[in-house]
Amino acid sequence: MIEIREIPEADADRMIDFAGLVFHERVEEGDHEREAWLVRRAERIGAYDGRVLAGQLAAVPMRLAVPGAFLGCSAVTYVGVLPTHRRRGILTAMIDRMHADAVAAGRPVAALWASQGAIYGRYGFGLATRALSLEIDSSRPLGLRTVPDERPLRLVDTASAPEVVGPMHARMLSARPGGLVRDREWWARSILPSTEREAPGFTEPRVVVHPAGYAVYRTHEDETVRVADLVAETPAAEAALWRFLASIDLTRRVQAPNRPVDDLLPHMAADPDQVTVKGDYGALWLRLVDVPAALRARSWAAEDAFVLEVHDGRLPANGGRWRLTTGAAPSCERTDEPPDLTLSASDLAAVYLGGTRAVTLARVGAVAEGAPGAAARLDAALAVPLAPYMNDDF
Ligand SMILES: CC(=O)SCCNC(=O)CCNC(=O)[C@H](O)C(C)(C)COP(=O)(O)OP(=O)(O)OC[C@H]1O[C@@H](n2cnc3c(N)ncnc32)[C@H](O)[C@@H]1OP(=O)(O)O
Repeated sequence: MIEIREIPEADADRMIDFAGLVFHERVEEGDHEREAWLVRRAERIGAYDGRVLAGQLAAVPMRLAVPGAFLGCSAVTYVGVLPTHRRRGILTAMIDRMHADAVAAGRPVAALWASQGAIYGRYGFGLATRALSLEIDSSRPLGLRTVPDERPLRLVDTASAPEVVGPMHARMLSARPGGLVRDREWWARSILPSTEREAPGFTEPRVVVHPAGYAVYRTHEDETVRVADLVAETPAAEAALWRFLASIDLTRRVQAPNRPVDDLLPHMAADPDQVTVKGDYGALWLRLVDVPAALRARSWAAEDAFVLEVHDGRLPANGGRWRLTTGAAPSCERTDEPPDLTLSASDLAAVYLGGTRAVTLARVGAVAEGAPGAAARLDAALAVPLAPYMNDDF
């Protein structure tokens, strides 16, 4: 008999060991403190088989940038089930608890990075953002088509960085949805920790600041610069930052493993062969825990009205038909009218930030159009000027 209940804070270390077991990882000493901090900050859901912790899930209360608003968000992480207990419905039970907790706390969305794409669609999560992994060949000067903003750059120490660069990041979130609101502690522990698990052998983070942008990067003695975060308020500032990163002595490549799909860098390069797209991958999995609240909260690019029929196997309160009115004063109410579009909660989450097109999902057969052209109209209402982008590690 499996019992779902809170994992006490005192067992945070046990959760880190548990994650090491299911992810086949050894957590090094330097990373332990950061992991313990994340787990303590989270709502910790455990699945107990008697006294044995058989499954775990952590949900960190955060705020997610969506078009025109910031929504309470359960950032889900640390998900695992013991190999001796897999495929008995333990994950399903933990997700149900996470959903119930999010509803009770009034958080309309949940988000996660998935270890495998096949897991979370069944729970109403949809792939809402993609990301590019870019690399600059910086063994020669980076030629740019964009004239860099020549104002001076300066390096700031990591202790004072959040105060300097935090406001720029916050402004970016208002322009480009998909990221998490970062408080001081998030900056210190999550963005600027001295070591990064994903990048063993790299230095501690450096923060370079321009009057209209910043970059967080680490370097490696194998002559690599690795960019963890780069935000610019103008293309000219962005050009200045990339030129700086590509010109650091004793380095010859710049890796930027997580950039937005509409990143300017590949288009800025005078020689397109100097910037290579190394990867294009699914990033943020989003869940609309409260569909009407999420639809009312975001801003819309066009005035229109739709009847959406939503299928939600795990949160029945979201299911059924909704009359969505988009525009300056959005509304979302129950209706019995015939649907313009029929779609799963997972596909609704996938299109919600404007990063996936409803037309594409209709063409693959995932979204059904009751009214011809409704998917294209919904895309026009969902449209965002900048592609959604998630660059937080949780
Ligand atoms: C946000 C994050 O932390 S992502 C990290 C997720 N964790 C991992 O990948 C660690 C290693 N894996 C595990 O710990 C476990 O296998 C988990 C957590 C992925 C799944 O836990 P389980 O308790 O086995 O899942 P559960 O039994 O509830 O499965 C429910 C359904 O999902 C399916 N499912 C579960 N995991 C997978 C998977 N990896 N691939 C495909 N289907 C899956 C099951 O087959 C089942 O389908 P069914 O309802 O049609 O029978």
